[in-house]
Amino acid sequence: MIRFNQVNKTYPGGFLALKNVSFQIAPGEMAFLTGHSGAGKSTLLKLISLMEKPSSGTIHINNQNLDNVGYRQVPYMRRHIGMIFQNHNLLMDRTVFDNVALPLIIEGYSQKEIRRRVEAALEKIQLSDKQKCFPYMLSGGEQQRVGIARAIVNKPPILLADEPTGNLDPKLSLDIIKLFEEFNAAGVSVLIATHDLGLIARMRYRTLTLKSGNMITDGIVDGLHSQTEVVSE
Ligand SMILES: Nc1ncnc2c1ncn2[C@@H]1O[C@H](COP(=O)(O)OP(=O)(O)OP(=O)(O)O)[C@@H](O)[C@H]1O
Repeated sequence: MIRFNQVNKTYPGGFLALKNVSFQIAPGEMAFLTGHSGAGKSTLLKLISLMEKPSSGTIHINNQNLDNVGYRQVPYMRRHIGMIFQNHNLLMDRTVFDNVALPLIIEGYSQKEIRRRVEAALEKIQLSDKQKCFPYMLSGGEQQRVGIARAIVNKPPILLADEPTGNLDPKLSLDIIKLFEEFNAAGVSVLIATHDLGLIARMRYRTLTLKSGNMITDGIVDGLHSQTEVVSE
């Protein structure tokens, strides 16, 4: 589903943000991605969502080598990937309904289908009663859930989240992760980048750890130890 093989990413200016990174996420798997600020977490997610290109190495998404994806195919590939951001990137002058509808409008769905799908997505995040509200009328946790509804409204098989619980208290963070677990139980592959080691330890999912662009461990975080060290090929 997601496969990195010896991927390097150098940004213009020469900064090496990812170094020889290899890993796989299986279809239907849920995993965390962690590491210090600047370790390369967002860069890794941007490579999966085709917002950046690797400098060397290969990336496969759904068995498609991204090297062979021309820029015209990028929007098609992105339809398979839901992306959630820490600051949720909602349009503040549009209602909750319109924000969630956005990906479907871009894809040219009919009005009837848009209403059906948006209502289903809002029900899933338990915000059906707020569909006419503007984002500023919602709490931080509610805004984050709207961002999640927008990411899943076109039912992508892959969900990527970049610090989705960054501004939320522990209880709300757990609610958001539980929502991801529900999507995962329905077969969606989920990769969540986070600094929140407490959350990771509580959840006991596979965790990929980056340090200065190197993938240093890959495994279940269980208290202080027990991750597998990644041995470079
Ligand atoms: N567009 C860019 N041009 C140049 N350097 C960049 C660019 N984007 C990121 N970097 C650098 O690459 C490194 C990795 O950045 P990245 O955003 O992937 O880290 P991160 O682990 O997500 O950090 P944080 O947790 O603080 O968001 C950083 O040193 C950053 O300065």
